[in-house]
Amino acid sequence: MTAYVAPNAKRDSPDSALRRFRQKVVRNIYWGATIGSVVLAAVQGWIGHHGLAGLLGVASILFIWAALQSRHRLLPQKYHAVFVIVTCIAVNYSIIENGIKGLYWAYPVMSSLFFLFNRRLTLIVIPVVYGSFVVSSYLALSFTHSWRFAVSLAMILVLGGTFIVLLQRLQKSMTELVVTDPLTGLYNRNRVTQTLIENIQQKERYKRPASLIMIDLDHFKSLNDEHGHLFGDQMLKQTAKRLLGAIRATDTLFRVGGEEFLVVLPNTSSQDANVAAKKLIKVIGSRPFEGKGATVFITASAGVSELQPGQAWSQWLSRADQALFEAKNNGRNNVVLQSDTTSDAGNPSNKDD
Ligand SMILES: Nc1nc2c(ncn2[C@@H]2O[C@H](COP(=O)(O)OP(=O)(O)OP(=O)(O)O)[C@@H](O)[C@H]2O)c(=O)[nH]1
Repeated sequence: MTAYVAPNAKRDSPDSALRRFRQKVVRNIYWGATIGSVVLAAVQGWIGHHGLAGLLGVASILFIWAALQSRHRLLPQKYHAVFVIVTCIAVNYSIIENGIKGLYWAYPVMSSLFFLFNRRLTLIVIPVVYGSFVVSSYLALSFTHSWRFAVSLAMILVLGGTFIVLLQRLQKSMTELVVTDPLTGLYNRNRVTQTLIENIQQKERYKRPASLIMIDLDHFKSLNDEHGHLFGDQMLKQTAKRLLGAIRATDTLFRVGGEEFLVVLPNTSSQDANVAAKKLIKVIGSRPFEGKGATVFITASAGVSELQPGQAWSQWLSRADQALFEAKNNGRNNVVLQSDTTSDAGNPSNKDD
């Protein structure tokens, strides 16, 4: 049995890593926009375009605010809408005022749009902004310049869009890899925190119970020692299959350690989870496992805990771990239901087998 050392929730969830990545990209876009708009405001003021200089000055203050805010959180999309409106007006104004020189600013503005919005909004915002730039260039420049601008900007959009779609696919498959156990194909420990937090939120909002079952195969070390590690791997795969076949579609099964599995049961009281745990223990222990060269019987122990009001995910998990520890101490091949009155284990490391 592995002791559950509560991982750092910040590092633990791939979703939060992705969020931090987006937050950093957005922050850098705003710092880049700040530098660009401050320099341009100075230049426009110098050459006497005071209207544009003033607009850029106001924009730089907004961008600094957004960049500072993005240090702590991912700004809501409505703030980015302000960025789009301000930069769009500034670029269109610049094209009309400065002619061909104004076109240069269209490229960085268009490129940044890929990172600020969700897919649906991006598909709306980009054509609108692109259309406005093309119309301005058509009004301010000769056709020979404006069609070249329209085509080159469209090429940037196609290349940028392709890059973003591929990056999202890569992100998705990397996330899958990070949260998947390669041996059994089950979710691994990296996905546990997110699922527990979701269940806690469900309980707080809808007052629905939720329970955990922590399962650990008994004497797995001896099995490995006797039949070899590859045989042990086969047993783990078969165990995962049996457990998956015995849980509800709404339950989630994780492999959280070497021979340790966790089931998260939404909408399930401790009594019902206790019944489910007994069934799972039976599903493992009642039939022999057939591996290469040997047929063996394997038993398992389980600890059950129901989520208590105000409980943190790590405490909830620790209680299931504690119950499992008791099941092991009771002689294995049994289920222990963590009673609500037992004090929370503040330090999970004392429950290592
Ligand atoms: N085959 C295989 N074995 C693993 C894997 N991960 C961990 N193990 C083994 O699982 C065994 C766990 O041993 P222990 O923690 O002592 O637990 P146990 O022998 O099951 O004893 P109890 O849990 O107290 O019943 C160790 O021998 C590990 O090497 C794996 O991916 N494949």
